[in-house]
Amino acid sequence: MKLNNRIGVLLVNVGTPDSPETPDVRRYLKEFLSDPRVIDIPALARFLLLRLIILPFRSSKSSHAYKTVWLPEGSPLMYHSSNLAKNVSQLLGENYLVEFCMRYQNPSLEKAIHKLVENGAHKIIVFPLFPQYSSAATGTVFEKVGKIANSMWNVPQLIYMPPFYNNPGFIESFSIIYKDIMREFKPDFTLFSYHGLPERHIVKSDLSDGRHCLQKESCCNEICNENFYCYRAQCYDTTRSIANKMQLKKDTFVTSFQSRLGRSPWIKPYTDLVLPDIAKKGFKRIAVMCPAFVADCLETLEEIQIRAKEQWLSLGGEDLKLVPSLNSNPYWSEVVANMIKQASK
Ligand SMILES: C=CC1=C(C)c2cc3[nH]c(cc4nc(cc5[nH]c(cc1n2)c(C)c5CCC(=O)O)C(CCC(=O)O)=C4C)c(C)c3C=C
Ligand SMILES: [Fe+2]
Ligand SMILES: [Fe+2]
Repeated sequence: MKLNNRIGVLLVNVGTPDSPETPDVRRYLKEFLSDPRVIDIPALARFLLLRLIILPFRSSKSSHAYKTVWLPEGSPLMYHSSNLAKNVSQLLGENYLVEFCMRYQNPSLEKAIHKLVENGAHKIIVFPLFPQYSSAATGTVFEKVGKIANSMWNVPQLIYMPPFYNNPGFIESFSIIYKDIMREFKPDFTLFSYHGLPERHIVKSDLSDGRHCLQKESCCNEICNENFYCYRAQCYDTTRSIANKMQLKKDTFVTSFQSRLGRSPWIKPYTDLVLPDIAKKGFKRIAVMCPAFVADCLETLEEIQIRAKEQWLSLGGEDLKLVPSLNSNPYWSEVVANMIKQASK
């Protein structure tokens, strides 16, 4: 009898609401922000913050934002990520079983793992679609997969993909898309805007007991032993690699961080505070690339393409263009398929 030994692949993104309507957005935010790796404060404080402040106020505000970017096919994050999964599945062929799922809401991570196992995958490659490591994104996916596996009698072999912030194929993919923008849009400045994180998270990731990260101006200038898990240092590394590849001139690009939530300090500089500085220097046509996201989503389409653009125009800028994310770009799909093949050897 021939053994069924197909390799399972779990492509995981953060999560998105089932619809842009307030009750669905509220359910999504509730699950997302109840995660102690996302809001890392004592459980009672998190519960109260969520129930009394965040959910009542943010659900309808975010619902409105989602409605401005929602596609006929659904959430942009879902649409692009599932198209990527289809491409990757085709490229990998029949020896692999590919499932796409979300850490929060649907398609459920738990159901995806069970589906892979039921279809005969004894080895599963867990691939969080986050280029840079953070406990709030990568860490929580690994934790959830571990919990699901722990509850199984027959535990499949699990292979966790590492962050790919400096993977040459990832860098090349963004460069290819950026080159297309350059040709038509001709930016005079490029902003690399990443999802933010509370500064506290960065300090907790410091491997030198708080002596390195955010202790000096240059802490994120290179990857070293102390900042191996530092999300901010990995973001700066991604910027350097893409800027290098694109031969961007020294003073024509900068890194910043968007999507702040709450009042505690988040990693700096903040995107909305950097834009006025760039405008003051006389730049007019700005391209914004968001390499913390491999798929366009609320944070790129609404926060950058709509809101940052409005801000830029009000600052006297001529135009702002969002560099589309990798989505299901054919080159990027091949890069992902090759990373998976490499990991399954
Ligand atoms: C790059 C990976 C991400 C990290 C790290 C991350 C951390 C993080 N996020 C929040 C709060 C929110 N994020 C929201 C949306 C959102 N976040 C990511 C990715 C990361 N988040 C993505 C891809 C998206 C888009 C989802 C979509 O449906 O398009 C939201 C919801 C939207 C809103 O109300 O603004 C919140 C809230 C925190 C607090 C955090 C780390 C502490
Ligand atoms: Fe987020
Ligand atoms: Fe750092």
